[in-house]
Amino acid sequence: MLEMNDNPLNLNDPDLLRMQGLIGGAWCDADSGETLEVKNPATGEIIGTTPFMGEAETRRAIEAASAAMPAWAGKTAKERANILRKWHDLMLENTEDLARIMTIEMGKPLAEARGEVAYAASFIEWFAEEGKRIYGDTIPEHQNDKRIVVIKQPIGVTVAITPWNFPVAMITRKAAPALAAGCPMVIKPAELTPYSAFAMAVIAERAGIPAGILGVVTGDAPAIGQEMTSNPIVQKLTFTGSTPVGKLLMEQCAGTVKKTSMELGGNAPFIVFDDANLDEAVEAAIASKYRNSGQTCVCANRMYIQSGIHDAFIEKFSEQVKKLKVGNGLDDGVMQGPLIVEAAVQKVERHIEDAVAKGAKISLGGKRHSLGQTFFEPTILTGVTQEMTVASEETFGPMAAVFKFDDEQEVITLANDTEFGLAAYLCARDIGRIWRVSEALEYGIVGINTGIISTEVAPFGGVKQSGIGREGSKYGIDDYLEIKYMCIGGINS
Ligand SMILES: NC(=O)C1=CN([C@@H]2O[C@H](COP(=O)(O)OP(=O)(O)OC[C@H]3O[C@@H](n4cnc5c(N)ncnc54)[C@H](OP(=O)(O)O)[C@@H]3O)[C@@H](O)[C@H]2O)C=CC1
Ligand SMILES: O=C(O)CCCC(=O)O
Repeated sequence: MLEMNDNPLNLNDPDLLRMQGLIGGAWCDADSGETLEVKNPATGEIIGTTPFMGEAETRRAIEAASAAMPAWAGKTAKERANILRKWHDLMLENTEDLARIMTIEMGKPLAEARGEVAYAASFIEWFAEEGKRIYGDTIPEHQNDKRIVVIKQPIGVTVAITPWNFPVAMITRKAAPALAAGCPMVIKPAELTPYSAFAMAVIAERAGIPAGILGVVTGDAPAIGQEMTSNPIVQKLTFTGSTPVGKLLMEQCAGTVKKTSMELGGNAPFIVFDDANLDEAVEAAIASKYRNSGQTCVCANRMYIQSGIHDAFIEKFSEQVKKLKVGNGLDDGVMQGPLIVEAAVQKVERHIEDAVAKGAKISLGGKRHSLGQTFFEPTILTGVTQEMTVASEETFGPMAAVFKFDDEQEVITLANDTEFGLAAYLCARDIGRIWRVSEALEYGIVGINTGIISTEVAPFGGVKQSGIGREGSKYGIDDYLEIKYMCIGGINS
């Protein structure tokens, strides 16, 4: 147990660590007083608790959001942008504390956590500006005594359910466009990472985001989800997480016909062709596979390496992977933190066991790290084939599954042989091949000669069962707007 003093996480600003939800501008416990423990995945220590809220608290947060909305939506886009800009600036000023909270509750190395704070803040800056560019249309009339005008209006009260793997960025990627468009949002963060969400809400309050416009509830996920998806006040649900939960929420939203955005699981292929630049391909593969210890929905899950470059790639890739330092994310130089919970480690072990039983070889790693139950050695498996579980299921851990292939059409078929379609990657130098393969891949995002595709300026999202909608970019605000067409008659009278 962490020592419970006034500043258990050693923050510069201890007030950023809250253990209560935010409803209508009031910090509160669950009605029942019940709580859930929150643990540091690196040490197993209990950091503190988070309220075990349910339907009633969620309903109150939604009603408070609805009451607060007219004044917020009634501001000009520039007035909202000025407040959002302050939120962005305060986030950056508090980078060290936000990063520390994130590392302690989620495990990612501090350097990655700092990077996430900057990435998360970039969505606020971007959408604060995009809010000023919510343009409508005039349409040439179909009758000469009429005029047609199209305006865009905030969709209404929105709700977000977010995951633990990006505890800050998944909040801003949703809340920033909503707030910029004039909509309030009630957020349910993952029970494993509530403190990042609470800290973001503290900073939002300081920036002047009015009471009720941003609510945070934690606790009984199915009960909170049930209220969010059935409450008729809510007009839109945005979710990032697993595909089964996304499907369930979509079903629940059908009852009141809510608009939904879904950012769900992936099964990213990472293809290296013979003509790729080897060093560039290895660097891209490490970035894509081992970022966040493999716990992102855009992490390479299947690495298809063409036969001519296969052995050279494995040699260089292994040399680099060996250098990844595993440890507590708070320690200097650590590049691979723990996985979020022991069950995540067990999933990696299951994938390895299954693959090895079917003929794959462990080239590197392959077992738990001596540091503890949540740490896993960065691993490379070779000789992986489509029959193995890892070909169809996201590992969500630091294990690279390497397949060998011979020709372009074969690898396109293999890469598309999945119900998922979020991110895909390819490394090649032949420009014709780059275009052909990129166009043929059934994915929402294609990284070419790079393993890092995330930025606020580009549309993030998937096709097939990886989801619906796009986040970030000029498209990311559309989901928080409704289109109204006004037909004005009597022009000539
Ligand atoms: N697309 C992505 O970025 C992510 C994908 N995943 C994938 O999902 C797997 C499982 O991860 P996990 O964290 O369990 O993902 P989940 O989909 O279970 O969790 C994501 C969010 O959904 C909430 N949730 C869970 N069940 C319900 C429900 N019935 N109603 C409403 N909300 C609900 C969770 O709440 P609570 O935490 O309180 O249970 C959390 O806030 C991972 O191994 C990975 O494959 C996971 C995270 C992110
Ligand atoms: O869903 C995820 O895993 C978060 C996306 C990570 C990113 O934005 O790069």
